[in-house]
Amino acid sequence: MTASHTKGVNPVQALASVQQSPWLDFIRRSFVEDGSLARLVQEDDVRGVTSNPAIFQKAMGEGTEYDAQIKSILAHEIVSPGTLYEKLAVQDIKTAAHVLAPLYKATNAQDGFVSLEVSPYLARDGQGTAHEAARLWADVSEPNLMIKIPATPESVPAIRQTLAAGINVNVTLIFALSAYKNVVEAWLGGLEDLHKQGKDLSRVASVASFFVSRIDGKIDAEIDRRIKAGDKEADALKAIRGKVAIANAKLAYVYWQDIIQTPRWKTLEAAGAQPQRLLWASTGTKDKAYSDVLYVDSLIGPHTVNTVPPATLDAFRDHGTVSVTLTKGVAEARHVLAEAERLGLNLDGVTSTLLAEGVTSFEQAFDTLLGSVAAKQTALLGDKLTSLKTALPADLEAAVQKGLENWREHGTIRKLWAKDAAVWTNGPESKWLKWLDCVEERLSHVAELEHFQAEVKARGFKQVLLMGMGGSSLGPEVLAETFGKHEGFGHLYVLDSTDPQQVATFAGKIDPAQTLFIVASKSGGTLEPNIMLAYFHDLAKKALGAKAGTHFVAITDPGSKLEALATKEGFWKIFAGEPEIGGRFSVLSNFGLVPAAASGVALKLFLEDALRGVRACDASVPPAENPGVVLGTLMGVAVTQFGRDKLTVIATPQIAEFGAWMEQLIAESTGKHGKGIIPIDEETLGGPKRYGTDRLFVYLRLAPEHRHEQDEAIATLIDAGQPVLTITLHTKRQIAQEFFRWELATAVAGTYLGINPFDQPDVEASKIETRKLTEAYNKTGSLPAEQPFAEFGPLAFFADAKNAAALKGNSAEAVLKAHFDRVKAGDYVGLLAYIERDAATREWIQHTRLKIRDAKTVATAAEFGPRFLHSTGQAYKGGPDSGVFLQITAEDAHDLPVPGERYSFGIVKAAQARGDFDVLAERGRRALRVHIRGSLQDGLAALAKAIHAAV
Ligand SMILES: O=C(CO)[C@@H](O)[C@H](O)[C@H](O)[C@H](O)COP(=O)(O)O
Ligand SMILES: O=C[C@H](O)COP(=O)(O)O
Repeated sequence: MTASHTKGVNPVQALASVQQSPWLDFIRRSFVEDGSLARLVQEDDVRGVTSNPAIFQKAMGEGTEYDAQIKSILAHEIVSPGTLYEKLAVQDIKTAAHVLAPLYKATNAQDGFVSLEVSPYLARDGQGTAHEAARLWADVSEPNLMIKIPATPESVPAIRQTLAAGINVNVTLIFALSAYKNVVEAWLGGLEDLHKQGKDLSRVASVASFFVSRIDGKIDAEIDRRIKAGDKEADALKAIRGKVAIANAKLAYVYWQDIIQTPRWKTLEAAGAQPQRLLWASTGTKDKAYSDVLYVDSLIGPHTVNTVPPATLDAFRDHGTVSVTLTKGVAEARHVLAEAERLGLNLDGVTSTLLAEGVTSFEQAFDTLLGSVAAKQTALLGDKLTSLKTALPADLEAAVQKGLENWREHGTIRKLWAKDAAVWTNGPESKWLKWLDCVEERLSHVAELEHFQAEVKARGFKQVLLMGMGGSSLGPEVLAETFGKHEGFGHLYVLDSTDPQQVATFAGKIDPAQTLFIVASKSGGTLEPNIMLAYFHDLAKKALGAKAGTHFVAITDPGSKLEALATKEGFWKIFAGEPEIGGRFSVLSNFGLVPAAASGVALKLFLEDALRGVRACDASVPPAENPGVVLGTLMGVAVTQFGRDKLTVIATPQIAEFGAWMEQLIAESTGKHGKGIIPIDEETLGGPKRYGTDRLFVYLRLAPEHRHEQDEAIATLIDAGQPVLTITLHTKRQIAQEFFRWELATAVAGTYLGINPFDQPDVEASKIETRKLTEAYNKTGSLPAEQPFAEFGPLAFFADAKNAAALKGNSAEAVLKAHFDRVKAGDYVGLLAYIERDAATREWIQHTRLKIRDAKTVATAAEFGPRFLHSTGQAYKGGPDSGVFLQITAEDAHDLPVPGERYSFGIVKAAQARGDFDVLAERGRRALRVHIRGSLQDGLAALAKAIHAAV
């Protein structure tokens, strides 16, 4: 009998009489909430719902119907777009599950299911799939949920594992009979495992989703191509057009019928198990030449499901025919498949291509979906997020888009977050990636840091002095300069120098009896913090006696020498560094947070801002929407494809110190093996004529404090065709977000350069040279003698033989001219000054660099030693050979002893400058050292005059 002939029953309703369940291949919030789904269940006897990434992409990707829930989530939580999507999807699935619950109950757990698919990114990761299936099952927590798992070879074990955990499974993306057989095996195995555990089998349902129309889509296209090409088998090909998919499905059903006769199944059935039903998926007709109900009419049979899109459901309701067709024409089906084989249509090849394409297309749909969710989240968060706007020449823009698409296609952001070293050089990178997780980790321990903060406040310290270098000092310096002094806390001073004048100046700023001293050194073995500690510990002992240690805090990696010393000296606290975070990536770990706490920064708010940055750069955010990947791709593409390797940072003055931290991050991470990005910090903007074609400008704009003249100068550069990216911060505290964005971006840029961004091979080289010199001094009481190759008034010139030979001249101007004449387009000039860094010397170096820039139209770096040795020094030695360096040293007006050592601060600084120069020379760099004798002020004036004349 055909049920459709029953009076008052439409074809959809009539399917029940032949024991086929119509499910709906569609979901969206409004459709469930406005009662449409319930109506289909009640009126048409629709018995289930399926979803997939493409369906959710259509539902969430457009319109505003999810906005209310998104807003309410964002008001209380800081989430990634991936988590946000999942919360929305779980809500939809739960609501649909509630609509279907009465049916589930009425059919005794045979029908009334709603399916939710695991992330398509896990399609080739069995363990990840099993884990995600269990997680989603727990999150949705509805008995009539089915977890969809793709039938890739990698996921088949996860199907078994998930069923064995008592979870309903919809196995999706089945195209080939062979794949279906593996699925059946996994299903039986899973139920057997569950049975062995003595669990109830009756509530564990499963369907095997066999995809139909896509097979015809591929086979028919090949048939058409061959007919058009005049194939001699045209008639035979025509005869099976539009028949292969249905024939394939019919044989799958034959296999199912055989399986349910086997003793193996009978045992499970006797124990209460339900059969795994075949579900026909991909049953919307794609080829308009066929009936729009072809893949419903032709696939009707007992104990099956057909999940149809709304249009197909409407069509079937209107003119479908209910008749058991699956078991009819099986011989013909075999013939069709045999013909397909004889004609070389390669069904096996087609089905395996379809599986691969199916995975890829769900991945793409998921990328688009997550991109839309990320864009929506960004829009709704508004000023809570920093933003990035680019103005790029068309060719650079196109190359950046290509880079981003390449990242998307290869899922590289997920690999990066999974700490896969193959993203870089397949070296030790995986061991240096804890910075990816540390914000979340530190936030979960913020109470401990807040407790420390309260203790510091209660002790009423008047000053906080942090001693450290590079990664241990530049982050705290940004915090100190950006946030200033907080009420109730001491002023935070950051000392990162061996210059005796500078050390003395800092000693003069503090009262040792009322100061909290923080010594920060990851390795605990760095020369500078060790001698600064020796000096200030001595000072504190004089003021505080035996209890001096109680004014000291150490931040260092577990097991370091500094940790041992701090314990021995009775330091107040020792905070542990994280061994798997390198110094320049450590600002959002204890290295930044302890000084932040000690100086009164609102830690929770700061970390929450950082977390917003982390979430925005999450693995779930596709490259084009991912702020870290966009920035990193831009830097990577600009340097590797366009030679724009001078990353020039302009900033609103209130956040300008950020540049010094970023400079270390970029230079030390990328500048090696002759490649790299050269950061140019604090170089006052000039007009477009001042710049060559080697620049990429970054404008860090603090919106509430922005300077009109900077905006205008930037606009002029954009008009002149220079590439500019503008990053807008809405509050100072958002530097926390930028810390993370730049860390991720640097890691991304490293992939373009093909280097390990987490080592610093050339920093070590000058440390070794310095150590040799200080050890020699300790033995002999003097540094090895050296001779200037030229001397004019207060200026003595030193260089290695090769550089000296190129720099002959009978005046200071002439020597400097010879040196700067070596500068060519695309080079940069580095002024490396081993003198006190104060307002006057900063102004001097700034003025001098601009003179050189404007005369030579090249980028300039203005650095103070020894701090740059732990920062840009890596790129100057290991990066591209485009630097022309002028090292500036001077006699120290007053030296300072280092307690417990024969050498003084002045000797150490001199040894550092010489070690630095020796390595530059050894690397064949264009370098010259000028040493100022007598008054520093007079010497600098003479040098400025000579440089002005020389360029
Ligand atoms: O849940 C399932 C299958 O279990 C369905 O959502 C399945 O993914 C869909 O039927 C197919 O993706 C639709 O395929 P197509 O119409 O795009 O070829
Ligand atoms: O950037 C890191 C500096 O070289 C200092 O290293 P450290 O923290 O081990 O003392």
